[in-house]
Amino acid sequence: MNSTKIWNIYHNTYILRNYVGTLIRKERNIFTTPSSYFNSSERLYNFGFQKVTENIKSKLIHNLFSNVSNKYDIMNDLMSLGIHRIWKTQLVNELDLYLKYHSQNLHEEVYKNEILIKEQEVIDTSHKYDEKVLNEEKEQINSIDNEQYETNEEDICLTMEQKNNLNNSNNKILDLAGGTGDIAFRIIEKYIYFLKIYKTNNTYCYIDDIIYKKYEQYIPRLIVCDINKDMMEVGKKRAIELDYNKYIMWLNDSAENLKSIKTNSIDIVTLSFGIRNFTDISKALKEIYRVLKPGGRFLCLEFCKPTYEIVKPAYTFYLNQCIPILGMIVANSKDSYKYLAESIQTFLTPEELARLMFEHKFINVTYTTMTFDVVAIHSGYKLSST
Ligand SMILES: COc1cc(O)cc(C/C=C(\C)CC/C=C(\C)CC/C=C(\C)CC/C=C(\C)CC/C=C(\C)CC/C=C(\C)CC/C=C(\C)CC/C=C(\C)CC/C=C(\C)CCC=C(C)C)c1O
Ligand SMILES: C[S@@+](CC[C@H](N)C(=O)[O-])C[C@H]1O[C@@H](n2cnc3c(N)ncnc32)[C@H](O)[C@@H]1O
Repeated sequence: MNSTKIWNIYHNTYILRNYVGTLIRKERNIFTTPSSYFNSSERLYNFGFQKVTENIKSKLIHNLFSNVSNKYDIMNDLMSLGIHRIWKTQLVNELDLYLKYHSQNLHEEVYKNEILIKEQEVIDTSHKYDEKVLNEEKEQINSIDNEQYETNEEDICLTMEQKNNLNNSNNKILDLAGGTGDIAFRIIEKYIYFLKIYKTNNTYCYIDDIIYKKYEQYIPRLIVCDINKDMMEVGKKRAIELDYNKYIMWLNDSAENLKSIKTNSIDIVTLSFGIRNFTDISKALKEIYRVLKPGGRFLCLEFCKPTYEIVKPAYTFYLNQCIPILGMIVANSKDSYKYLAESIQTFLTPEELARLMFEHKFINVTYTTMTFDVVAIHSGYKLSST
């Protein structure tokens, strides 16, 4: 058989091969979109390596996270060997100043109203954030002055007006695409830490658990917003176990349309591993900007396109070959993790995301990359009220 004959056979079977090929692809990939869904005039969005319409992308993303919600947390630990925890803690560290300021305000408000707190000098440990340190200090204080620590609950009384003032505190944090609550829990943990150990007249004071209970009701609630109820259900269960649910308002909305959140009402918006999954990033950035108060801050943690030449081949191999298999074994969803790997590789570079934020009116836009540029934390502020 000469080469012309071979070429003719190959050419004549093109439609058949294409059909079979597409069939196989459709069978294997639950996210493959039937061509009938496409309307050529509609804008297409990246869904991993595929292009889909706005409607389809948001449905696929929704189903994907519903499928993996129960295994989401364990998968993150396995895929990153726990490193995602460090990235998230790093994001929340950015809020230290804000949380310290607001916990201090809360103290002053309560203190002003003569709620009795026994002050004790303790060593300056404000830079440490560690449960062990907290416990050591607790013991230290208790051993120095156990009697002084007896508190009279009757002493703690605020007028209704004062209570309202505290409840309407202008401290508002929104964790967008909050999923199973990882960021929210870290923020709460830190806020409690700053509330329990705080500085007054150059001394460090410690609040014991009985008095802390009185503060609890004044701690502003953090808003966790996600488009997916299944992810938030997992989060709620975790929050109840940690006794953090009282600090959280769960909001089932899309970041692209934050209809229940008032304009100029939020101090801080955090967004961790969410923006890559948004259908229309521009719409979401506009909404984030709208809900932020003037002076408010947007913090975004997200993967970067792998760039480091030394680690790129290994990392790309790990993303494309290992992660989908891990997803199949642990979460019974190879496709969800194939999407994760592909979406990381098709997402914006940190420069592109910074520019996009800038184009959406954010000022002082900066970013920091971590772990060989695998992820970046972007930060930007809203300056004016328009
Ligand atoms: C559906 O959408 C989603 C679903 C979800 O469940 C979650 C998310 C959001 C995702 C997360 C919050 C976290 C997801 C985590 C990752 C995608 C992994 C991130 C990657 C790293 C932390 C590794 C960073 C290290 C480098 C870039 C260095 C070079 C690359 C490697 C060392 C990997 C090399 C791997 C191979 C050659 C494959 C064979 C090796 C194995 C199978 C061993 C197991 C390997 C690991 C578990 C990878 C982690 C490796 C390390 C932590 C070693 C780190 C080493 C150094 C830093 C030097 C979502 O959207
Ligand atoms: C990878 S998870 C991140 C969860 C959590 N922030 C974390 O860091 O672990 C992405 C989350 O984004 C949510 N999501 C996707 N599109 C969204 C949208 N348009 N609005 C709000 N949440 C969205 C998903 O439901 C999912 O819970």
